[in-house]
Amino acid sequence: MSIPSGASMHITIRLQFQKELVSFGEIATAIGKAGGDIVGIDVISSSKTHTVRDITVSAFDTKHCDLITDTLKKINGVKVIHVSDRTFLMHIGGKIEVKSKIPIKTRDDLSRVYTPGVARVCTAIAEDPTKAYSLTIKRNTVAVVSDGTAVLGLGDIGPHAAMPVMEGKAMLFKQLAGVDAFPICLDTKDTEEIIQIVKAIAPAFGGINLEDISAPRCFEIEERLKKELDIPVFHDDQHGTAVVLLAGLLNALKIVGKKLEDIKVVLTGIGAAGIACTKILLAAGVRNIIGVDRLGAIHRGENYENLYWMEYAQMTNPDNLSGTLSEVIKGADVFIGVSAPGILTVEDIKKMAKDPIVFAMANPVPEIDPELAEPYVRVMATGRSDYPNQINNVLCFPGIFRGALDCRAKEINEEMKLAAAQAIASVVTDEELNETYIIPSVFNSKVAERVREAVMKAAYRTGVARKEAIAPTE
Ligand SMILES: NC(=O)C1=CN([C@@H]2O[C@H](COP(=O)(O)OP(=O)(O)OC[C@H]3O[C@@H](n4cnc5c(N)ncnc54)[C@H](O)[C@@H]3O)[C@@H](O)[C@H]2O)C=CC1
Ligand SMILES: CC(=O)C(=O)O
Ligand SMILES: [Mg+2]
Repeated sequence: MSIPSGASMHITIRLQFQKELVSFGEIATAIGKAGGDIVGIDVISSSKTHTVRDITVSAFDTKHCDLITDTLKKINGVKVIHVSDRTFLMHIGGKIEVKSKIPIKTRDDLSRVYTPGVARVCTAIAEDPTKAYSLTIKRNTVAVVSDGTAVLGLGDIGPHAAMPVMEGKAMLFKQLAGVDAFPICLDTKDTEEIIQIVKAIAPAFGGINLEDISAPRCFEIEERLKKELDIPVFHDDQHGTAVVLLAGLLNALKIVGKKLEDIKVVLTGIGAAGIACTKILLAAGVRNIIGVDRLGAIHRGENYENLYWMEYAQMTNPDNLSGTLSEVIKGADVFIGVSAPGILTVEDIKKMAKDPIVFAMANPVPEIDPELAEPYVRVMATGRSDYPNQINNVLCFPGIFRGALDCRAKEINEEMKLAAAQAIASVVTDEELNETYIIPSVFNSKVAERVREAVMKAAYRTGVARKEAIAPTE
């Protein structure tokens, strides 16, 4: 399935055209007829006979880009010089770099930042390792660790291919919360090896953000690292997703006037994100959740090879329903998808209860094209940036780590996650709340700040903050 319509990619087509054979108007019409939308035009050069222009066109997907380009190539007098994809251009050479905070201009500077001066600083840390927080990058630095096995919804694409996502996460950490994050993609899928590597690199970091590591290995990796390290370890796909989902649901339920304890939720994809989303919803008071994976609804009485599903069956599905998604979705108030593209149909939505809430959160392609779903749902959300109501863990991980680092929390616990969810939901005021605005924008600067404050309060309250509180906390 390709990226759905409405979701655009932009290509810049550099073309030369012969003025006596073809006009720009004809070229623009041809692009329009092929379904492309011109979003920018730059004149690169012009002579009496020829013009070279860069035309930036928004298209649905790569096939659509090829169609537009082929249409142009067929026009007499037009030569397509090259086509560049703006997304790829943004990735050339990678997206992040390391910068020094102070310049090294003189030998004196050199002897302080490096040898011999640095030796005294090293010795001070050797004598008191907690000084690593004040004298190194540790207090502001997070490792974004992946093995490339569950990258977005693309699956096991390996550590090299995972890097653009991890670089993107690092950019978001920095821009949204001032956290310095390093992408670290490991060329191993061995659970024990990943645990040992992360433990070995931990001294440089104030926190570990695990990312896109497939279930069920991600559960053991996180649990072990949480036990064996004294810095916060947080699997973003589990907990970041769960936090933002709860924030979105709290607000969506206000719109439809339903309560957590009364709703029926059907959730697809009982992997990393799905299990964590289920747990946070249960902790928040939801009573009726039915999980659906490739084998249908997870229910008691089945002998699942996946032990996490055995446990899942015990804590969910009070009526012990079995069957396909289309069967169990009947009467559901909420659909949550953290699974795979296109698995929810309009017919399924029609079977849901009044005022359906659909959160199709698989990336990059959701469980249903939001434009198909829109006429039949009351509240629609996806994980994507190009539709309203973006339920994406990016609303959580920068602020939650900012808070954890600032109070030097030894872990990110359940109270801190719930506080983060409420903080995110609170950014949308009752006056602002509506069907297309249940969750604040990623660019809303209040989000990270509010999450930070709420998380710090919860950390002090639950005794996991190790830095003495400067201001009084609740
Ligand atoms: N919007 C957001 O913030 C986030 C979205 N996601 C998305 O959720 C999806 C799952 O991510 P993870 O939980 O990390 O992966 P995962 O690999 O741990 O779990 C995916 C689960 O979906 C199931 N699944 C696959 N195809 C299915 C189908 N046709 N029907 C039912 N179940 C199916 C798999 O069997 C697996 O249990 C991905 O598309 C990812 O991009 C994940 C994290 C955050
Ligand atoms: C958003 C995210 O972390 C994912 O789709 O995997
Ligand atoms: Mg992820």
